Amino acid sequence: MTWRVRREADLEALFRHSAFPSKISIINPSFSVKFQSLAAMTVIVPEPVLEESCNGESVKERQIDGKIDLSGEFTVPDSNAFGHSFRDYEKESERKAGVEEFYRVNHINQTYAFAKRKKEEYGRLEKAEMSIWECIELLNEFVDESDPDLDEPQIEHLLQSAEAIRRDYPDEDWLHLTALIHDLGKVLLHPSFGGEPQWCVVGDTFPLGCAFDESIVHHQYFKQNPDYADPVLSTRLGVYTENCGLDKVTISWGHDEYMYLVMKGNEVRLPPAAFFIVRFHSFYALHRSGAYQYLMNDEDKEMLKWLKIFNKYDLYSKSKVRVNVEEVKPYYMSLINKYFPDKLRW
Ligand SMILES: O[C@H]1[C@H](O)[C@@H](O)[C@H](O)[C@@H](O)[C@H]1O
Ligand SMILES: [Fe+2]
Ligand SMILES: [Fe+2]
Repeated sequence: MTWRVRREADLEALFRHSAFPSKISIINPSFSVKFQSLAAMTVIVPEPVLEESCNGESVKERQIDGKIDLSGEFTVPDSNAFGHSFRDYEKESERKAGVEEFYRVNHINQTYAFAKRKKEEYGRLEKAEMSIWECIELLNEFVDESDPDLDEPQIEHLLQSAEAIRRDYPDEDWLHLTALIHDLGKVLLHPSFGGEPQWCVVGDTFPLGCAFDESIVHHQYFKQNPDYADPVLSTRLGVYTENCGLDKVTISWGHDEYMYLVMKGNEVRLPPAAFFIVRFHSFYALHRSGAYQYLMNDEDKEMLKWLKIFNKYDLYSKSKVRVNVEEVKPYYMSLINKYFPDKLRW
């Protein structure tokens, strides 16, 4: 497998956007001397994707309230590992049909009553007792069926996003760890958790108890959701009040809310922004489309800034480039020990 790069500028961009530049090397080192020293390293060769260019937009929003001054630069790639733009749910691809079927089933079955019931059931944290790393290893076998951009096991995605954010925000260790753990709730798929079906574990999330916003992926399938025609649940505010705060909102059930409950129910020393990121990272209608602002309070608006930063790394670090787990494990273990108890109730 080879990244086909024609111009030196593209190679440069590849280095910049890769979470693991030290693992990239050049098969045919006909580029400038600048890169020749790297030619001795291992060749990473994901599927041919990068043909013409990978000129992406640079991430500039690196200051929050002027508190952090960050160096480094993350370049958003033009295309995902399949050569398509990210989050393109209409584009014909090997993943399209499966992803659409996922959302059809998800949208029909995620109701207000269902999500409240699941939250109640899993919120008791009676399913397992294990460490963060044990949980990470359980995700080795799962591929997310809702994701048009990635078909790698989830452990790869966790490490890819954590390593990418670590490069650009070297001093924010809590953010590296947040990336590492943000999708651990997908452990609900594991047989020891009852092997929940994908439709109630992964995919974008959205509020229940009020109208479904049209910006939600494959919105058309909500027509078959019982809440769609409900006289209260189908209104703009539904069961909520203006600016009540997202904490009061019942969000569709899945890995985000579950991992948030696990963090809340154990002695986790991460900052509030980490909890917010984990809980709402799949809520694209909010953080990408700007919908449902009327449910947010002032604190949510502050936290949203962090979520938007995080999202770039969560989404655009998805690639075929594998991380060497053993190499990075000691660093992440030190963070786990700093912020989490040895064993957690799940
Ligand atoms: O398909 C993906 C995947 O399930 C992610 O974990 C989730 O956070 C995204 O929102 C979703 O679109
Ligand atoms: Fe996720
Ligand atoms: Fe993710």
